Amino acid sequence: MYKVLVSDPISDLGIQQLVEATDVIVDKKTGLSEDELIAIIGEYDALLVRSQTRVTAKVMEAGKALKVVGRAGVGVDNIDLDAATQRGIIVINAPDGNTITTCEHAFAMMMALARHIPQAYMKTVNGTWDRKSFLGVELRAKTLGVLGMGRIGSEVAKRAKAFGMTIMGFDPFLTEERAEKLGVKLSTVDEIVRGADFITVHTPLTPETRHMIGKAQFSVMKPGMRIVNCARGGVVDELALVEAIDEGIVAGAAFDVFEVEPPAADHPFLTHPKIIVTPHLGASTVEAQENVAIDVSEQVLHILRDEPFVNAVNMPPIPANLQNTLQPYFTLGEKLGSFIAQSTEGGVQEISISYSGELADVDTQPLTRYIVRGVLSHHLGSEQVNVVNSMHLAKIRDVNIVVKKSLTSKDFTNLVTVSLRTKKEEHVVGGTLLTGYGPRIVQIDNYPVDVTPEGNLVLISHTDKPGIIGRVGTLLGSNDVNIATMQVGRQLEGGSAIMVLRVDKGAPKDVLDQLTSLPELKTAKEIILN
Ligand SMILES: NC(=O)c1ccc[n+]([C@@H]2O[C@H](COP(=O)([O-])OP(=O)(O)OC[C@H]3O[C@@H](n4cnc5c(N)ncnc54)[C@H](O)[C@@H]3O)[C@@H](O)[C@H]2O)c1
Ligand SMILES: O=C(O)[C@H](O)COP(=O)(O)O
Repeated sequence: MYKVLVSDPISDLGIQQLVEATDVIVDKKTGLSEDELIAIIGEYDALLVRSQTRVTAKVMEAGKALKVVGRAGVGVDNIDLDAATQRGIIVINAPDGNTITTCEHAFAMMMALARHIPQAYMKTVNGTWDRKSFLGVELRAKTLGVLGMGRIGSEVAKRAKAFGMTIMGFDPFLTEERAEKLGVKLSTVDEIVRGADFITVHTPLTPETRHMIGKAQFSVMKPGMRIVNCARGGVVDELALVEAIDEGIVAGAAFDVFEVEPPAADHPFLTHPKIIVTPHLGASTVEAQENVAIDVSEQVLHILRDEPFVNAVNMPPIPANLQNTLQPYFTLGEKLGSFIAQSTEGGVQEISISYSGELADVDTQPLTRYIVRGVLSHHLGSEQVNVVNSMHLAKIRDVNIVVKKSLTSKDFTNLVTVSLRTKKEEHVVGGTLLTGYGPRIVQIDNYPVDVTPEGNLVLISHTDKPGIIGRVGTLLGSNDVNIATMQVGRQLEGGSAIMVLRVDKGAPKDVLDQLTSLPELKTAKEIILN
């Protein structure tokens, strides 16, 4: 049974598939302090959070069984990603589920700002019928600057067009073509801050975006401009903003997010008449909360069940167009890694991977992680190593990873070879996917073979002499080890050769020792590929 802890308020409907899964137990415990979380996290395989729970390095350390932290939302600033990566804990988010909701909130804030709705409401409900103080402005024919044209920024731009606004956009990844398609004028940050009547920010908070709108930017803005932040506190310098409003440069601001949340009681935004605020409500709709909870629950289930998953934040994403190409190679890659680790003696120094054929043309980094996982699992234990931390574990152990690519592959459409150099020796294994047959090991050192990489194998190196196959068969048979399949590879008649046997159950150590004492037989190793 997998145990999942939900530690923030997450939609019940959204996590229904987790609750109903027969192999999962879900506990809901919200509002825990760090110490309270540390005290209980050890019994859980997965943790589901929004932005309140701080998933610190200490929490991860206490989460001995933790495989995945699922964020029902976009931002993962409350999760220590480095600590997760080092511990092999997968962090996933739900990047798409709250896009429209947050875009609509940004728009609601912009309109509330333009028409003083919160201030007018307060006055009206407090008994004052004041129609003079709240003269607003139209959005029509105004210029909107969008900083960050990702999912939310792009949706905001689309809606702004319907309001008759001119849109200027900046994003390091925004191309001329995409800007044109969205009806956005591709601009620099400087052009936007000088030219916009409204600015809305939709970037993550990074060292680069921290205070990207600060004193210097406010000083060149159009007097009377307005600014909205429904992204992350800190993208706009809060104190510089208050100054810019008080100096008459900025006419008003609408903020859903703060540099520190919740803000201190004396935060200047909370009493400023020209600043309207909401308590980080951007993603808070029924629809978005269901969407993100469904998305994250689905992926958490996949991860717990060791199935392919998407939206990992602490490992490079696999582009959608490569999923189908790479996915079938992951199992093969891991098995090749495991095979070579089990067949090569000594401390690992270098893993050299070569991709030949069509595979050489795609980003094979995810596959490399699986291969390295296969190698390291043999030495460090499969519980310790996964695709999130395999490269990190190799690095901190000074294992050199070399990747080579060649677009040509002589005998196969694709060939993956993994060579392992240890202090003692070096061996190579090569594999491919045969259409209609599945994964195959097709090369062991310099010998061509055809072996299905699964089950219990015995790898024997010997001299190619008549009678050797019979002697191996007899010896195994007399020790009650049944041979299911056998492959022999040699280069020259009478020269060095290898034998790969699939046996129904493992060959005990004393049987392997007896094999190596046979004349002409050099080594015999058991290789288990589950
Ligand atoms: N208020 C809320 O409740 C709420 C809800 C959802 C998302 N968010 C936040 O909104 C932000 C945007 O979310 P998204 O889903 O659109 O993310 P996204 O990743 O799709 O878009 C972010 C964009 O910012 C761009 N960017 C990065 N650095 C930049 C820079 N220096 N200048 C300009 N652009 C830059 C990126 O290239 C990317 O395209 C995130 O910070 C997210 O956490 C807030
Ligand atoms: O990053 C996000 O998805 C938003 O900031 C929403 O955060 P929340 O789930 O805590 O509302």
